[in-house]
Amino acid sequence: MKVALISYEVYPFAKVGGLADVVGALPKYLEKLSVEPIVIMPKHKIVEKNAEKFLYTLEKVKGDIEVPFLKTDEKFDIYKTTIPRTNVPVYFIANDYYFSADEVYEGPDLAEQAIYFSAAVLETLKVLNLPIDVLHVNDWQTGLIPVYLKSLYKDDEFFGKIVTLLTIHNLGYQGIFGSKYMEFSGLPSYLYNIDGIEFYGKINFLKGGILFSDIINTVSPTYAMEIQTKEYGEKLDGVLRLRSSDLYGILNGIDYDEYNPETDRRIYVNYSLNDIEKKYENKKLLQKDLGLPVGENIPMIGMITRLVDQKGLDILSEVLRYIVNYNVQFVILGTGDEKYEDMFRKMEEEFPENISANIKFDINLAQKIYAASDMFLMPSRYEPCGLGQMYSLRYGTIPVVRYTGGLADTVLEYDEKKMIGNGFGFVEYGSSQLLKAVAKAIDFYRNKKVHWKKLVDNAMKTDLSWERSAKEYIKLYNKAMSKRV
Ligand SMILES: Nc1ncnc2c1ncn2[C@@H]1O[C@H](COP(=O)(O)OP(=O)(O)O[C@H]2O[C@H](CO)[C@@H](O)[C@H](O)[C@H]2O)[C@@H](O)[C@H]1O
Repeated sequence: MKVALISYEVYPFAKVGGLADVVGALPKYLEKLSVEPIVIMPKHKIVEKNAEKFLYTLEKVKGDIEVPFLKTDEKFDIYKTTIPRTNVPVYFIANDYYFSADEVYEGPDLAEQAIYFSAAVLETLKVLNLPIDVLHVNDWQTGLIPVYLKSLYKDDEFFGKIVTLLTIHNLGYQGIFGSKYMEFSGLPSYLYNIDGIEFYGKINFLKGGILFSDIINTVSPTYAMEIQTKEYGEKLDGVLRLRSSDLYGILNGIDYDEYNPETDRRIYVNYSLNDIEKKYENKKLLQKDLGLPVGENIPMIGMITRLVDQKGLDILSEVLRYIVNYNVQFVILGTGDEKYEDMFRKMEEEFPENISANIKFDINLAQKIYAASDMFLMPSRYEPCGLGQMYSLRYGTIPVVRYTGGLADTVLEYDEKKMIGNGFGFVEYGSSQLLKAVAKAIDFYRNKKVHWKKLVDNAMKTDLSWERSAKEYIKLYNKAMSKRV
């Protein structure tokens, strides 16, 4: 089975959030299960910069390719490499006008960029003559690909048998742009209506993907249910209910090679369950590096996230000062909305001994925080899957979460009597509920050492491997292929 995974972000070439991790890891595990995956992504500026750091080389395989249908003369080149330590080919769509901004989601026009990329992906398959069974597209940036396939390309023999799977990593980002882009896209005007890609007088790229893909999935079973409700549906719940018989939830895995406390070179001291005391060496070294008071027994709460409303930062801001009153250290790493960046900077000024605000994107520091912290906070308003809680479990760091989406599917409230469970959490979204859950975790850490040890043990033994998820994806690919006419 030949599968092309299409994404705007793929680790290690370009990463903004969890999407990159997923599309970087899944093909590796598909390959082990005898699927033949390829990956296609834009050649963002950062892709060249990362080549040295992650030791890959980019080879130009074809140049000056035109994109039919689109209202543009911009041509693109194709570059190629492989995902490090695999044989998975990665093709890059290169165009200086569209993909030369410093950041992935910057540039002259995000809508045009995504349309251009989508159409260029189909041309790439064709000009390189890559026979594909399944096109696995991800998030809004690629949502128009199934629309192109089922409209402009529907009589093209090359694409005759290709089926599509859309993975929704985050329904909060849909790619909604003005109707003027209909013209640029070259898509037939009959698609601009309520049963097509029109959405309240605009175009919605993700809606296109939802309606035109053969199968759809989101990144956890709970989120797959939630998004069909008004509360979580972001105005697409109706469309999702329409497709509910083709809508699945598959929990992401994590890359056990990249995220392994026994071998991770980005952390200070490697450790495993058998020498867990070395984990606390990581804490002391991080405290020193961040200029916090050094002490093995000071509870450290970590948080690594994009600083956006989704992540529960409004309720956290209401209670952060009460949390630090418990004499804990709170270490945040993140970038995003200015109001949250400022809020954390100010809190750090006010509580320099308790709060370390690291407002930047830093993959190495992220690993150090996963390894050093005792607890990891994710009070998300909604969370399609969430990777942070999974990485922290793997590093023996106890997640404190709001039970929603994938957080509800991966974190189980610790049960003192049965000694099962791997974390703590709360259900109703609110600051007092959050504070209560954090206080409970701190109490266990300080006063119930035997249970804490068991928690760490349970956390590190939680099965979060990609093998399980990759097998589920293969089932979906087969389901999609059974829909071939
Ligand atoms: N400043 C920073 N420096 C270094 N690393 C940083 C960082 N900020 C974030 N990260 C890293 O980015 C990743 C974030 O992944 P998440 O899954 O937690 O959230 P995200 O909302 O981006 O992903 C979306 O897609 C994923 C993938 O499907 C879903 O799990 C999730 O629920 C959905 O919202 C983690 O690897 C984290 O360590």
